[in-house]
Parts: sequence; structure tokens; C-alpha cells
Amino acid sequence: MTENTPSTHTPEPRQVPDWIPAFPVLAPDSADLPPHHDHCLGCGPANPHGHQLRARRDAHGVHAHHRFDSRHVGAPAIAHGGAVATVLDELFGLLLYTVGEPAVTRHLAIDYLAPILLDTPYTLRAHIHARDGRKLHLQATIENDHAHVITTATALFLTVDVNHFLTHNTPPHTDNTP
Ligand SMILES: CCCCCCCC(=O)SCCNC(=O)CCNC(=O)[C@H](O)C(C)(C)COP(=O)(O)OP(=O)(O)OC[C@H]1O[C@@H](n2cnc3c(N)ncnc32)[C@H](O)[C@@H]1OP(=O)(O)O
Repeated sequence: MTENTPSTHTPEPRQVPDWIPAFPVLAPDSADLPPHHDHCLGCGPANPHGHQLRARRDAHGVHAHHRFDSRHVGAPAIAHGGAVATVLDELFGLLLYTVGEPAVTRHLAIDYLAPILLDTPYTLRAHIHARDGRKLHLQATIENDHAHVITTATALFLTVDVNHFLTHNTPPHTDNTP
């Protein structure tokens, strides 16, 4: 078939990926939150390149304890700002378990107040600042072990229905070979 020959192939109807039904579950208080799916860059336990973030629901929103490691190095001994952004975006994504509706990042803003060091424990917290229809205004912090806030983040997430994932995505890529 040449490039200009119309395809006679009828695409299979899009199936709802297995991971979608798990997502809108409203997590109970104090619950450890499940990963979005096994290979999610932020929280998937089966992604060797990922952050494997684990978060728990609390009275204000969610929190997590996390260490960046040598995979996330930017300047020597310091976590790359993009890696920090990934983890904060993920924490917001896990905060959605307190909303019970899927949503996606439309805007993410981060203030890096001090370097985040590798192999050092940090506490991350996120909460919903306000909701206006589909617009979720979210806030997060990263604290060091002296409870000093060294990073702050705000995000706008917009709720979407399942068609967002069917329209824009095939099921999650699970081949982690470099
Ligand atoms: C399953 C979850 C996994 C979570 C993983 C972690 C989170 C992620 O990384 S998600 C992946 C990254 N994000 C994406 O891929 C999203 C890409 N963007 C999109 O698909 C679309 O822009 C989408 C769906 C977010 C919104 O599209 P659409 O519905 O057309 O929005 P749009 O009409 O432009 O805006 C909606 C409203 O938000 C407002 N708005 C948009 N941007 C902004 C902004 N930066 N500030 C303030 N308001 C804004 C608009 O003015 C509009 O307001 P109103 O309804 O009052 O008129």
C-alpha cells in the first residue's frame, strides 16, 4: 500500500484502559493511595525510572515522604528541578483521590526556595485551595526534616471525563527498556 492509498483497516473500538476505573475512587481518610497505574512515572511501582511516590490521605489533603536519588541529579548532589516538578505534579495527581474525579494538569508553577538534596528525606503536602466548576486550584509544599518549607507549588487542574484519556491516549506504555 502506498502512502496515498486510503486504508481499509477498521480500527478496533477504543477500550477503556484497565487503570481508568481505579482512578476516580474516592479514598477514605488516612488511606494509602493507590498508584494511578503500575508504570506511572510518578507513582507506578513497576517503573524503574519513576519516582514510585507513595502518598496518604490526611485531614487537609495528602502527604508523602520522599527521597530523590542519583537518577534525579541535576547539579551535583542536588535534585533536578524537573524531577522535583514531576513529583509535585504527581502529588497533585494523587490528591485527586480526595476529589473522586479524574483531572489533568493545565498549569503548574513552582518556587524553588532552596536546593533539594539527593538521598535526603522530605515531606510533601498538597491540598485543594479552591474549586470553581471544573477548575481545581491546588497548592503544595516540600518541607525538609526541620519542617522548613523549601519548595512551594500551585497548580490548576481541570476535571475531565474518561473520553479525555480515550481520545488522547493509547493505554499506558509499559516497555521500560531504554
Ligand atoms: C489520571 C490522572 C493522572 C495524573 C498524572 C499527574 C498529572 C498529569 O501530569 S496530567 C498530564 C499533563 N496534562 C495534560 O496532558 C493536559 C493537557 N491539556 C488538555 O488536554 C486540555 O488543555 C484540558 C483538558 C486540560 C483543558 O481543555 P479544555 O476543557 O478545552 O479547557 P479550556 O476550555 O481551555 O479551559 C477551561 C477553563 O479553564 C480556564 N483556564 C485554562 N487555563 C487557565 C489558566 N492557566 N489559569 C486560569 N484559568 C485557566 C479557562 O479560562 C476556562 O475557564 P471557563 O470554563 O471559566 O471559561
